[in-house]
Amino acid sequence: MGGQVVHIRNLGVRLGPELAVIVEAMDMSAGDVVVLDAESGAGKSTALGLIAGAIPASAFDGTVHCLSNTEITPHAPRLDYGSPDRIGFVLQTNILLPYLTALENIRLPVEIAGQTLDTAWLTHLLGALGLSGLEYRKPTEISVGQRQRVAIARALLGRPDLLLLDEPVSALDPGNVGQVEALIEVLAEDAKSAVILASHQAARGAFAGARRAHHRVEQRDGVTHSIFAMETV
Ligand SMILES: Nc1ncnc2c1ncn2[C@@H]1O[C@H](COP(=O)(O)OP(=O)(O)OP(=O)(O)O)[C@@H](O)[C@H]1O
Repeated sequence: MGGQVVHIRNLGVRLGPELAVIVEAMDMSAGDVVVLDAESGAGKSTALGLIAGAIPASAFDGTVHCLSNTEITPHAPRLDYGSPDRIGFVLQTNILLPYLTALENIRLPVEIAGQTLDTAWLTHLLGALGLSGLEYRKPTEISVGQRQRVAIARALLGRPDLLLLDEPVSALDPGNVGQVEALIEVLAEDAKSAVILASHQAARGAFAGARRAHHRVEQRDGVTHSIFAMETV
C-alpha cells in the first residue's frame, strides 16, 4: 500500500430533471481496487467521469482531494488533478482515435503529458495484451476486443496513479474475459495504480474478490439519487 490516491466526499452531478449521480465517499490508496457494480443506467460511467474530472460536478457541496491533494469545489468549471498523466481511463465506447495506428493511440497520452516513454514497459504491455504485430494497424483493422486491449495498454503506459476502467472487457468473448481481467490486475499492480472498475462481469471474473462500492438509490424532492459509497479507509 502506498499513499492516498483518492479522497472524495459528495461529488455529484444532476442529469436532467429526475436523476442525480453521487459519489458519496471514496478513499483509496495506491494498489487498492474498487468495483462499481450496479444495474445498467445506475450511473457507473457517470461516476467514473466525475472522478476523472471529465464530467463537471454540479449541484452538490462536497470535496475532492485526488492525487494532487488539492481541494476542489464542485462548482469549479473543471477539476484540477495536477499533471494529466496521473489518471488512466479506459472508456466504454469510442475508445480509440480512428486516424492513428494502435501504437500511436497507445503512445499519445504519454506524448501529450511529455512523459519519457518507457519502451521496455511498452513492449511488455504489447506482449502481455496480445497486441504484438498489430502496432501499425488502424482501429478499423483490428477487432473490437483488440481495440479494448489497445485502450488498456494506453491507459497503463503512463503508470497512472489512478486507473479508471469502464466495462473494459465487455467486447471480449467469455473465454477471454477472465484472462484479460487477470492481466489488468497484474499490470495495474506492476504500475502501482489504484483501480476503479465499472463492470457487470466483475462478480465472476478476476475481480470477484475485490472490494465493492455500495450502491443505493434514494428519492429526494422528486429526484432519484443514485449513490455510490465505500467504507472509508
Ligand atoms: N446528459 C444526460 N442527461 C440526462 N440523463 C443522462 C445523461 N447522461 C446519462 N444520462 C442517464 O444517466 C443514467 C446513468 O448513465 P450511465 O451511463 O452513467 O450508467 P451506467 O451505470 O454506466 O450504465 P451502463 O451499465 O448501461 O453502461 C442513465 O439512466 C442515462 O440514461
